[in-house]
Amino acid sequence: MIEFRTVTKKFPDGTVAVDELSLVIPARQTTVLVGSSGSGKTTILRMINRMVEKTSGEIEIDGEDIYALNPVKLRRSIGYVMQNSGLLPHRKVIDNVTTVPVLNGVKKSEAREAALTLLDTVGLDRSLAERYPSQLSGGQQQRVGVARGLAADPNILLMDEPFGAVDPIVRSELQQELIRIQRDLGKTIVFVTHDIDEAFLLGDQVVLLEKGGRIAQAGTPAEILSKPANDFVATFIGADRGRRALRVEVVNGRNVVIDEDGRPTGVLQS
Ligand SMILES: Nc1ncnc2c1ncn2[C@@H]1O[C@H](COP(=O)(O)OP(=O)(O)OP(=O)(O)O)[C@@H](O)[C@H]1O
Repeated sequence: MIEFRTVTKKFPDGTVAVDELSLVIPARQTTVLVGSSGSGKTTILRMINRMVEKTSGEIEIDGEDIYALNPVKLRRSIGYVMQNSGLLPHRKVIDNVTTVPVLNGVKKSEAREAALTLLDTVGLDRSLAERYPSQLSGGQQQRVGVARGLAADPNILLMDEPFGAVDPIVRSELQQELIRIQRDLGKTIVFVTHDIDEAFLLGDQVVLLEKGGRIAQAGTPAEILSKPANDFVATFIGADRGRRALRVEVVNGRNVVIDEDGRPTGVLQS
């Protein structure tokens, strides 16, 4: 479990990116931070592994103050996946994946074997291991990024818009892959996106943020959909424009679900 208690981040130029955030991120679930540009999502994410230092407040992981831990060890114990994969261009795929475990003291041969298994996990052919990142498609690079994030077998995986730069079809594949991986591995995932559909698809908990990292609403997708906390949330999820307003029509004695455009999309089972 990760807990923020009245955490503020003020940058040296005076920008208050996060203003007294209190948030509990449960273990072994996916929490999605969603909000428009500049709402503080990345800053919140990076405070968890101390890539960004908090200004005040407390951040704990499993009850332990992260400022009592060695920052380098902390960072290496938490997986991090970013947009555009962040792979080192001059190192082969396999070496990108093994970097952190090797830094952590794992023998190179063992790290390589584990990395090949991780390529399987993220749905990449092992033959790609000897390529350089530029010799991969954008989607493949993101998969390597996920493998690298998982390489040190971290309990926590931070993902910052990891699928933001790929086309919609590949994005959908990567989302499904992440759902499958999470079902198998049960990591504590903190995922940043500005796409509410992605948030509802992936999140056990969805945290909708306004400027200054202020929580507009936090809850399960079902809770947010059924009861948007305010106009901001209703607008963000599109409820004010009639989006997600499904209705039921009885046809031949069955309850047929009709979407917002009037198209039948399925049949209710109960
Ligand atoms: N190093 C910095 N110095 C000053 N201000 C910063 C710095 N980094 C971020 N900010 C500001 O803090 C606020 C929050 O930024 P942050 O990157 O966390 O937002 P975000 O929600 O992740 O946005 P995006 O979706 O565009 O990535 C913004 O106003 C941003 O301009």
